[in-house]
Amino acid sequence: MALQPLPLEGAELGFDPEWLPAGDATALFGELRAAIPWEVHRIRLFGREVDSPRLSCWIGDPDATYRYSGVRFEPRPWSAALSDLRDRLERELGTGFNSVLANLYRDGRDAMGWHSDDEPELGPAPVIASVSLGATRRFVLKHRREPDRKLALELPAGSLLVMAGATQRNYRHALPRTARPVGGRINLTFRSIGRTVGPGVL
Ligand SMILES: O=C(O)CCC(=O)C(=O)O
Ligand SMILES: [Fe+2]
Repeated sequence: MALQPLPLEGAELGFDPEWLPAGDATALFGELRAAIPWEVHRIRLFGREVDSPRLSCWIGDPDATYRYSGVRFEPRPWSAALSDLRDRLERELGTGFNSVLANLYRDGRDAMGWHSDDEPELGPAPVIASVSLGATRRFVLKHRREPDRKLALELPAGSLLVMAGATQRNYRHALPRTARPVGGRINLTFRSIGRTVGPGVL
């Protein structure tokens, strides 16, 4: 199936629920769950540092250092499987990616709170390619100023969601907790990190 546009005013979204064949998605989930050096990232929440409610790993080219929720990450090197995924995404989307944030949601208690991927090093209109594996979870977007503009989307194993254009500028997104019994889920967000432009850097 091809990437289908999702209608949401002021956002630019493309979705393919079956980007990876089911067998490939299952195999990749098992491989990444075992092989990625998962760690608990510390995030800043209301001015305090706390453990994030999920496991994460930042992977990328050596120069792709990244600040996320106020914390700096040096990237781990690409594995063959992740590098192959990156190559396919770059070919199909016609844009470059130098890093990927992998997140492991062990069960329904693991989640990601409301945020935008709008750090300056991502640039003003980042293309973010999000590949989901494992359990289906609900992903939600809401406009920063217009409460009626929102979207909820189930992200099944093997799906690809692309966020581009003004999506990060206009919208926040989240992966809410769920009381339903769900298994593990891995999400990979491929990104392109530039050099931070600002005081003290150039
Ligand atoms: O797990 C997801 O689907 C969302 C992940 C996300 O928003 C992020 O990594 O910035
Ligand atoms: Fe995000």
